[in-house]
Amino acid sequence: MYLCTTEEMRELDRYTIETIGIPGTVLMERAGLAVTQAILSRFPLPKRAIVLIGTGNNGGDGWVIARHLCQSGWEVKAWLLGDPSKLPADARCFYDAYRHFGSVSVLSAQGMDGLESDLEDTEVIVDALLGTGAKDGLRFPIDQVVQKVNQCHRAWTIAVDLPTGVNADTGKVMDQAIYADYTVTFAYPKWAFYLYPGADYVGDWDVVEIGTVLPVTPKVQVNRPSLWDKALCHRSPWSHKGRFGHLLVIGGADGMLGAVRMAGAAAYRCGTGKVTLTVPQGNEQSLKGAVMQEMVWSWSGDDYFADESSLSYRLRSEQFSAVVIGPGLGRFPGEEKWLGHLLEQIEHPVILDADAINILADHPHLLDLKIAAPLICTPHPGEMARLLRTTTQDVEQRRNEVAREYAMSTGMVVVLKGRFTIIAFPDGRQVVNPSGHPALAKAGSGDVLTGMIGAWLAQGVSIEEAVLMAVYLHGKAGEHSVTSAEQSVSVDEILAALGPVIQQYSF
Ligand SMILES: NC(=O)C1=CN([C@@H]2O[C@H](COP(=O)(O)OP(=O)(O)OC[C@H]3O[C@@H](n4cnc5c(N)ncnc54)[C@H](O)[C@@H]3O)[C@@H](O)[C@H]2O)[C@H](O)CC1
Ligand SMILES: [K+]
Repeated sequence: MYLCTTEEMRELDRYTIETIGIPGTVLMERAGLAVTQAILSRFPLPKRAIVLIGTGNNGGDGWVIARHLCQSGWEVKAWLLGDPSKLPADARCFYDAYRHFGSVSVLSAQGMDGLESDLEDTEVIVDALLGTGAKDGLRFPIDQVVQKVNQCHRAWTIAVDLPTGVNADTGKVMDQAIYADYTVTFAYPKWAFYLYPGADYVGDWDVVEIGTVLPVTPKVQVNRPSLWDKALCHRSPWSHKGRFGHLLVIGGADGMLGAVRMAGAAAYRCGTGKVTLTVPQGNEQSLKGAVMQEMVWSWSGDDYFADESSLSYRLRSEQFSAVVIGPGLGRFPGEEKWLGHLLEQIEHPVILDADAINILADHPHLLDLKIAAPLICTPHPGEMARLLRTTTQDVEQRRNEVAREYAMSTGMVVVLKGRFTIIAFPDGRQVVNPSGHPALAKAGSGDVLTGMIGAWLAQGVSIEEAVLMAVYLHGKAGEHSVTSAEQSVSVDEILAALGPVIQQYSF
């Protein structure tokens, strides 16, 4: 499923109507009918409904809905916020059609009193005020009406295409916005459905096809199993551990050994043949006692001598197929040269996580080194803010933009974690991940994700598929590990959920 910007939606309308030749009124009738069907499937018996109608084509959908509800025996009050003489042609067509079925109240002429009493009495509110054509802050009287609608807690509110007051491209709210119980959006979901705070205003939502034709392929998709080849997780009866790669996890500074353990445990649950955890000299004994499957190495603080205790020596002598740098790594003197030295040597895909990202943030020219390995970084919003030398709030307000810009400027695949994790590729494409649960918002959850990505990279899965599969299944593991929306769980439970979730979405 693609995700479209308002510009792409306008291009979609224009292309469908002007090039393909499907009249706008056909699209509008289909759009309005789809919303009506969503209402009737929820309320099989006629109810009282208010249809709030704006002066654009979103309002045009509203006239179609008002007419169909009338034909279905509903008691409908159509309220137009604007001048009927100024309606665009397609909306005008359905305004005229509706008036064979019901009367129209025009807010500007009658003030708020009539509308307020209608709102108090209604059972269903249809928000056909503003859709993808909304600009800037809400203008009077729409701002007042939005406020009144949000005070009608008894009524069930459905938004047409997008809740009024939500910016479709940024998810930002223009002063205020309608809290919809349900949204029916046309052709493709909008960014607002996956960005803060817009995602909180759309309620449950569905996308309906109304016959529009895409002129060009959008650059944003919504993550889902069909984007990766599940056969990649299949295990032949003749398999042996060498077939499933060898992941090296580098991290585990004092007091943070659990981070590499969680990454290693996740990697094994995702099918990696071998996992080696590498920690600073002195930490290996306690780690060896804590793990069973993983091999444990240590490296000396000064890693420039190619003797057997150095990481460089081991990187050259062992056949790793992917490397994770960062879980519990900590900060240390000489970190910049240490990381640069590693990046110049490793040829297999490298995932930079946690403090490896923070080292990169303090030494961005490390990316100017001759790095053979494809890089993936998995920042949470705070780490993304450090990479960009901005604030976490700024990152959260522009998640899709910052992830895309950083991926394109650095050539890295960027996994910007959070609700609706965004995966951005160096070619400008993005994928929004719909799975997840607040239970994942805890220390260790990121280590599990980085181990999952490393696992499938180590097994030879392409970077794109490994990242999309890991992010989606990590989110699903969070969902599967809880039984209620408010419940929190331990990382152990998230790890335990990996097996069933992978099973469910693989063969
Ligand atoms: N995507 C499709 O295939 C179809 C979409 N349809 C619907 O069309 C709207 C988009 O219609 P558009 O006329 O471009 O914009 P809106 O109706 O959302 O709003 C424009 C309208 O509102 C006024 N306005 C703009 N900003 C504000 C503001 N901040 N405060 C108050 N008023 C504002 C502006 O002056 C215009 O009059 C899309 O969402 C779908 O619902 C088609 O119906 C079918 C095909
Ligand atoms: K709307």
